[in-house]
Amino acid sequence: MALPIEAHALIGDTHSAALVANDGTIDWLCWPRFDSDACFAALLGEPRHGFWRIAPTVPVRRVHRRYVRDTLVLETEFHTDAGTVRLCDFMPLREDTPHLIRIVEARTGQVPLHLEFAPCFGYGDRTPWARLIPGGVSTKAGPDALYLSTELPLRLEHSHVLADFAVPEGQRLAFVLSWHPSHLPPPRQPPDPFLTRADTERWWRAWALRCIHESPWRAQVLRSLITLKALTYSPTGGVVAAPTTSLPERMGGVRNWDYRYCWLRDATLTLLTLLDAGYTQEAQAWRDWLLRAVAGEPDELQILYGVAGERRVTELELPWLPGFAGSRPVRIGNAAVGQLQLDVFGEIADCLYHALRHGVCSDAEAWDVSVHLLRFVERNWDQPDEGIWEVRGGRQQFTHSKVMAWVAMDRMVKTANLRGMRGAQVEHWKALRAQMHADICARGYDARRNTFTQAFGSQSLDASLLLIPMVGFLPPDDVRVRGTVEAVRRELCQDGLVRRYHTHETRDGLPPGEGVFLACSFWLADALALMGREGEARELFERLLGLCNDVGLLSEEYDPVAHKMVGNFPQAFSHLALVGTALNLSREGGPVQQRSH
Ligand SMILES: OC[C@H]1O[C@H](O[C@H]2O[C@H](CO)[C@@H](O)[C@H](O)[C@H]2O)[C@H](O)[C@@H](O)[C@@H]1O
Repeated sequence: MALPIEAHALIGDTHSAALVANDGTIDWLCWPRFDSDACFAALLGEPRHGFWRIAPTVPVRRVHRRYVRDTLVLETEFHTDAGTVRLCDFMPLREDTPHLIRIVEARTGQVPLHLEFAPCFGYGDRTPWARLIPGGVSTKAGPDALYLSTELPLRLEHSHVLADFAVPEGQRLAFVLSWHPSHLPPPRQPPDPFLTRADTERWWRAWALRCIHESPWRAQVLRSLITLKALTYSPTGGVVAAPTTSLPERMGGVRNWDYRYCWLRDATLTLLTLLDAGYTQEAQAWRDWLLRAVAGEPDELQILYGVAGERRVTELELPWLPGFAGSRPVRIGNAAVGQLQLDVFGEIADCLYHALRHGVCSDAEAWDVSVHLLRFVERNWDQPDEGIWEVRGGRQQFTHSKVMAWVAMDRMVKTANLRGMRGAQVEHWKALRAQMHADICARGYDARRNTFTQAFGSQSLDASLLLIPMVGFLPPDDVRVRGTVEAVRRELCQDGLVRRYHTHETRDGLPPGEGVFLACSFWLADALALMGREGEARELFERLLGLCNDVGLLSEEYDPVAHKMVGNFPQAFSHLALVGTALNLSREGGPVQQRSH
């Protein structure tokens, strides 16, 4: 069984990513793209589903991990009685071929090590044929091939590649793994893995230098931004929600989803964060991705796409994989693709409006797309939808969806103002905006309990309601907003952290039970800050920072009873929310203040 989620660290090359556990095992790698089949899938199953391990054969007294400062180059140090050995893992920024490099450095003494390289293509379904060749080993199955090159003599046992070795003190040894289509010969290798490491570190440092954020939390913010950059598919600017599929929202449960796609919601929320942190170029690339992806008829708009804008992401179950900690089914693809989620229209309008305000160039195309999408909102805003949480139990009149439909109308009015437009069209949008506002306040608010509710007429609460003041629907000192924040704290918090909703109460089509949702917990800190309750906001924020693992990464959810991370990892939504709250707490005019104006 794989190690806990939090025992993992991320490496990547902005096309794909791998997870490295703190025992020296790579147990997740999809090549050549984030959403390609995994060649190491032991994370969701057993060793036979593919892994690559380099680790001491003597007892390890202590493991210490870190990223090399301001980079995505990982170092894992194993302290043993025989000495200390350091394993350095990274993926060089891609030119043509995907590579993953592991370097073993003997710090002190001479530690006996064992290498086991056992890929299994097709998410652990296709054992490859392995062959020793000069300078390494070649493995192939179907369309995929891997070439592992090293100076170390390797041996083959069935399809497993093995080596027992030790590196003399002060010396180092490199392994370069490359993917290539099986019908082509092994690709050209990086000329010198040690120089490639230096180049990769330089590239990430130069990227990190562009961060203009200054606060007591700069290190955590930068780690989150580097993670968001690593989750960006650089050829197109699309951002994946996470590099994994099916890490469970409840251990042993069925809430297991594939996040290796680009959600309009998650990615549009990235934009303000990137702009605020100084990454205008990335924000521009994302805006362009968005305009390309949503081009076409608005009723054909999807809430998620492949990283290059692909529309087909059919959900399938992989029955041969037992799942992380027995959490079945393992799914690839995502059926949420076919859902109606009205909030997305508000998020797009908000994102384009703020891009314009920040000087990310305005063009006729962005305006035409926005007008087109708004017509759809006008026709459909009163329809039930699946909502921000993508419920699978049927559509409802979710209050948050309606608020975001209002946001779509509001940002169009504001964009029109910025563009100096007047006239009947703008007046019509203003009238509709007022009508929506009145309707939401009448039907989505429970005066008896002084709280907005999850859906019109429902008794349930929902953490998405914390966003009401943040998107500017009502001011933070409005009595209904205060009441809602208090109700969420009272009824949805567990051990001070926020659940999305009560899974036993909401008709989400799934058996109840999941962790607290980390992004929602950051939103509570944002709402408190906006209400002037800085001390409480900071306290909650610091607590949430304490949930990051040893290398600063967060999953989607957290199990406050087992004290374990749950859900896909690392998750963009959680890291976005972390950066947003740091910005809100460190200065006036952070994302929350900006979005609400
Ligand atoms: O809980 C059910 C749904 O869970 C996933 O959706 C969640 O992840 C998305 C990506 O980060 C996020 O945008 C959404 O708000 C979350 O609820 C899953 O992808 C869905 O298929 C599933 O129905």
